[in-house]
Amino acid sequence: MENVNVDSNPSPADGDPSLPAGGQRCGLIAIVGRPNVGKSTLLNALVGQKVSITSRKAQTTRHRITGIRTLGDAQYVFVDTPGFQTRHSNPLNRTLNRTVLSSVSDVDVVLFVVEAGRFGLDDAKVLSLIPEGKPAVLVANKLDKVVRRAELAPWLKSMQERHPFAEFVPLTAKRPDDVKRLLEIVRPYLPEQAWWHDEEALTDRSERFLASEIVREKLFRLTGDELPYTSTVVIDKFEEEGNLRRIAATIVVERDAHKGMVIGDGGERLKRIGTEARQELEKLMDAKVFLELWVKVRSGWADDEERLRSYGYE
Ligand SMILES: Nc1nc2c(ncn2[C@@H]2O[C@H](COP(=O)(O)OP(=O)(O)OP(=O)(O)O)[C@@H](O)[C@H]2O)c(=O)[nH]1
Repeated sequence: MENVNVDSNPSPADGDPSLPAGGQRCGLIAIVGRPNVGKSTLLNALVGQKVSITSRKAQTTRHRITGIRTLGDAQYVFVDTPGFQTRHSNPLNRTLNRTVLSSVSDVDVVLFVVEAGRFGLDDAKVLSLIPEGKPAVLVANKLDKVVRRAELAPWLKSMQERHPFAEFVPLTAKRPDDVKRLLEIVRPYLPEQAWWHDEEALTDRSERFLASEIVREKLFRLTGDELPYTSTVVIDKFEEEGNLRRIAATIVVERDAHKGMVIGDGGERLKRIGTEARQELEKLMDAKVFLELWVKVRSGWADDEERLRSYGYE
C-alpha cells in the first residue's frame, strides 16, 4: 500500500514541549448539528480546497481530521465527531452518543449548527451532548432563507437561554465573507501553540493521499467482499494545472482472478470505480479531475504495466 505521510510535523503529543509556539495558534474544532443544517457545506467553505478527509493525528485517535485551514497565524483543525446520531434513538445510538460526548470534550471549540430561526427536538438532542464548560459557538446557518430578519433577535435571545454559548453567528455558509468572519470569531478559541501540520502537507500531498483513499473506497465498495483487503491503490501521477488535476492510479491486486473482479464484465466495474472516484474527487477538490486507472497483478509478469482503460476525457 502506498504510504504517503501527510503529517510530517510532530504533534504536541509526540512530546516536544520546547517547540516554540512562535505566536502560532492551533486547535481542534468540531462541527455538530442535526442532519441537513449545512454542516458539510460549512466545513467545505471553512477549509476551502485544503480538504483532508483521511489523515489522523496521534493525539486524537478518536477523531478523524476532516479538514485543515491555515490562515495568518492560526491553524484550524476540523474533526469528525463519530456517531453524532439523532435520527433514531436505539440502545446502540445511545452508546454512540456517549462516545460523542467524550470526543466533543477533547476539542477546543464546538460549532453548533442550526438553521437560523429554528430549533427543534433534533437540535435539542445534539445540543444536550455538548458539555457546558466547552466553548461553543452557535452558528445560525441559512440566514439567506430568513425573510423576517427582525424576528431573529428574539430567537437568538431564546438560544442564549438554552445554552451558555460563547458566540452567536448568524450566517450563510455559502457566502465566503460570512465564513471568513466565522474563522475570525473562532480564532481566539484556538490555544497558542505551534502548528501541528505544515502548510505544504495540506495541499498537494494531502490531495494525493485523498485520491488514493477515494479510489480505494470505491474499489472495495463496488467489489463487495470478493476482493481481499491486500489489494491496494498507488498513485503514479498527480499533476496540478490550475483548476485541473491529472491523476493516474494503479490498483494492485494479488492474483489474476482478482484482476478480473476489479475489471468486471467488459470493463464495466473498473469504469464505475473510475467514474465514481472522479466525481467525488471533483467535489472534494473543487477542481476538474482527469483520472486514469490501471490494474496490475503484484506478483504477475504478463500484465505488468498493462494499461486497461482511461477515464475522465469527456
Ligand atoms: N439556502 C441555503 N442553503 C444551505 C446553506 N448551507 C447549506 N445549505 C443547503 O442545505 C442542505 C444540507 O446541507 P449539508 O451541508 O449537506 O448539511 P449537513 O448538515 O452536512 O447534512 P447531513 O450530512 O445530513 O448531516 C444542502 O442542500 C445545502 O445546499 C445556506 O447557507 N443557505
